[in-house]
Amino acid sequence: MSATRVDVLPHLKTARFDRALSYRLPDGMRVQTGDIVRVPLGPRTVFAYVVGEPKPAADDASLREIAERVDGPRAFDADGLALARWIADAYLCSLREALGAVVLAAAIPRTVDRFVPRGDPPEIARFKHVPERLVRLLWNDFRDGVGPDVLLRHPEARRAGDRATLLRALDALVRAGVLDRRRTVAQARVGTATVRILRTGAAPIRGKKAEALVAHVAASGELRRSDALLAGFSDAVIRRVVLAGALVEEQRDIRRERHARVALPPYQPTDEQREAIARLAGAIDARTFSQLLLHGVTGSGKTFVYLHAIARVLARGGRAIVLVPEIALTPQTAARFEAAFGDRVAVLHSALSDRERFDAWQAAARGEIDVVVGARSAVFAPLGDVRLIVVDEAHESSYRQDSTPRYDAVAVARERMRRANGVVVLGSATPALEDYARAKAGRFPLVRLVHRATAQPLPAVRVVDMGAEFGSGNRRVFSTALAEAIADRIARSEKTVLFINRRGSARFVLCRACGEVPECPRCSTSLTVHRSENLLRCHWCDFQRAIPEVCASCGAGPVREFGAGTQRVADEVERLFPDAVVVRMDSDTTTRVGDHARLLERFADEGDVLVGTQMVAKGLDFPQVTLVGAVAADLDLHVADFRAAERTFALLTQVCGRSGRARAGEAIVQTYAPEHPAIVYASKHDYDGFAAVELRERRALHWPPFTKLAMLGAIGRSRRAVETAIARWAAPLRGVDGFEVLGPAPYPVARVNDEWRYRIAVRTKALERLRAAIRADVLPLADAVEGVRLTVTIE
Ligand SMILES: Nc1ncnc2c1ncn2[C@@H]1O[C@H](COP(=O)(O)OP(=O)(O)OP(=O)(O)O)[C@@H](O)[C@H]1O
Ligand SMILES: [Zn+2]
Repeated sequence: MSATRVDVLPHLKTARFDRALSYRLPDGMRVQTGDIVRVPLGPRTVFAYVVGEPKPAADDASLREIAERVDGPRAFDADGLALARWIADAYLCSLREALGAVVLAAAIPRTVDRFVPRGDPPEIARFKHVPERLVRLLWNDFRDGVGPDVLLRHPEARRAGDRATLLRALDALVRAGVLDRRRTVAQARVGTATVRILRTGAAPIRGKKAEALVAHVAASGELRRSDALLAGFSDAVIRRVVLAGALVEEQRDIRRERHARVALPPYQPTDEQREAIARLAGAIDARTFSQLLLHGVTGSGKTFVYLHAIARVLARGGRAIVLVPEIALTPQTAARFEAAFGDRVAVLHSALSDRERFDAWQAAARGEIDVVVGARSAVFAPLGDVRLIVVDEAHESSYRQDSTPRYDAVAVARERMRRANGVVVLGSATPALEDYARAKAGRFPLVRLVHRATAQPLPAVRVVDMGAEFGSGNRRVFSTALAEAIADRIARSEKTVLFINRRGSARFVLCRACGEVPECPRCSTSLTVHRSENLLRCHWCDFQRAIPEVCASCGAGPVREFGAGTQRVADEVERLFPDAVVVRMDSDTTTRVGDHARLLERFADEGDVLVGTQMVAKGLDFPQVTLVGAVAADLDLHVADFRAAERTFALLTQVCGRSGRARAGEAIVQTYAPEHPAIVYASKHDYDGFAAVELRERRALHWPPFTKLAMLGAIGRSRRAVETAIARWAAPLRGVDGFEVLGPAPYPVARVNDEWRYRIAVRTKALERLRAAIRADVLPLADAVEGVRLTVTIE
């Protein structure tokens, strides 16, 4: 007798259970990789992913049968599974955790309970612990049944008792046979890809926001609801206007024409762009794996090069993925791809609901989409025949996920194209030094755009020594030079961008009498001042309290504020230039979807000065900006991280690059470290110069790219337990030939949210051997420790 065997991975909460199990496929059932099934496991039935195609096998009486195949689209395809396996291997996590990155939450079915009353309400006296309110609620309001979520949140139920009481009562009713508990599988539905469209309606509407929304929709004929959100209109406003009938909302299937026209921007490529486009075309046509580093200065028109490369892939019948650091931050970039590829592109931005995202995902799997643009996770988009992955701003740290699975989307892109014989393009004005060093060493081609695409040169940069400024009596946020330059721009109706990589108004307060600095009770860090809310806030856990009038420790007063943040800078501009329109953009002013776009639009329309954190450093392309000021350029230069200088250089280069894109502009960099290479070379737009100095230093100090690096972290509530654990986990790696263990040491912020954090770094030239050692000797130790988590980060 022969049977058909299927390997499945049970979908259990305990990540430690990570073995694929074999089951027998019942006659007549068909499954494929990525399908979701239910299988018996011990006494239970659980969900499981199919992780391999069915294969014939000798009959084995011990094989249990798959109970059912859950209807719905597969959660992943063979490519997705292969990438997950690669991630599990490369980043030392379980396959189940790796699949967590590949599979959309909406694809995972759940069982849901439904409580359905039977017949008439029971005699309440029969039950000791069943509140009468609950019985009344069930039998009056929920005759057709209710899920526990809805029921437990119902105000009437909450009045009847707390969660535990209610659950116990429900149990009692079920046991007595008066209430049915029906368990059903809530599965992911196959949806046609739909969008919600807004059109203008007949009814009039009043109100500034509502009128603006109607005008916005009218201007474009019709508008996707998600685009309206992205444009800064709130959900509430949209709903109100639709309800009033001033707009009509309808759901529409996206019928995609696979061969819809491609509309590239009308301008001619520059000579450099033409050369770059030809290099990419050659790589694409070769149909073998390759990667290219596109190093183009700010404003050199990298996007235009990407568009041409994608058009070529589409013309040859292939597909492409574009990764961007964060869609909300780059509305301009996403819009350029939509303008070029129309319905053939799906932009997976944060304004989509889970449902819409899932629909787009499925449309991609059905072959109805040719280009996916999105953040990190778009690298897993289930598109067939992907021949090109573009990574825009490839040096950005947001491509690395900092929760499990701790993967690097750039590395995943590389692996995906290696498997598919495709091309990876890493675009940046400030390439990651690792990539640059490898390209320089001839490992892959380096394509350069050294001029801006428009006629303007890169802006002249002035470095202002704030130490000298302070010495000569100016203790203000702005140097004389910067204050004068801002005044000059305001007078000429040109625009200024001011960058400071801290939010809030002051970095901390200090008591002049006793030197006390208020700290977060849950984290080992000082509290940041937010004057406009009159609060001290922790930027790690969001703890907050009022700003003290007098020192809490010695009672003297008043306390003094030190250091500046975005809010302080904006206040200072308003103080100096009361008539200027100041727009502040940081994570405090952009808590909702669409806030970015709204603030940027305001700045473009009527703003004089845009003040912001690193959010304003990237991608912005505003012709009227002719001055950029980096208010405190060295703020992050001295943090304990070997990439600190590289990051500062990159941020300064990017932010200065916002200036003078359409007419002559300049940048002013304020710093206490005017001699530091990161600042000197950024002010000269000299990437190669910086890279040479920094790489020499990295080589001398044995940092990447000259070694490989793994970080092991221990996190838990008890400091003693964390210290003991990290020492124990470091032990098997210490003294091993070829591994250099640094630490253990506390993280720069040693305690966050009441948890202590210690780490070691391991440097090696033999990463594969280090992975094997961690897997064999450290992970099992970590499994045995309660109350301390291990995190593994492979650089
Ligand atoms: N060949 C061209 N002719 C005219 N304008 C162009 C050309 N190529 C690009 N541009 C324009 O130049 C500007 C800068 O292009 P883009 O934003 O793509 O630059 P970038 O290299 O991505 O810059 P950054 O790194 O600063 O984001 C855009 O406004 C774009 O429309
Ligand atoms: Zn805190």
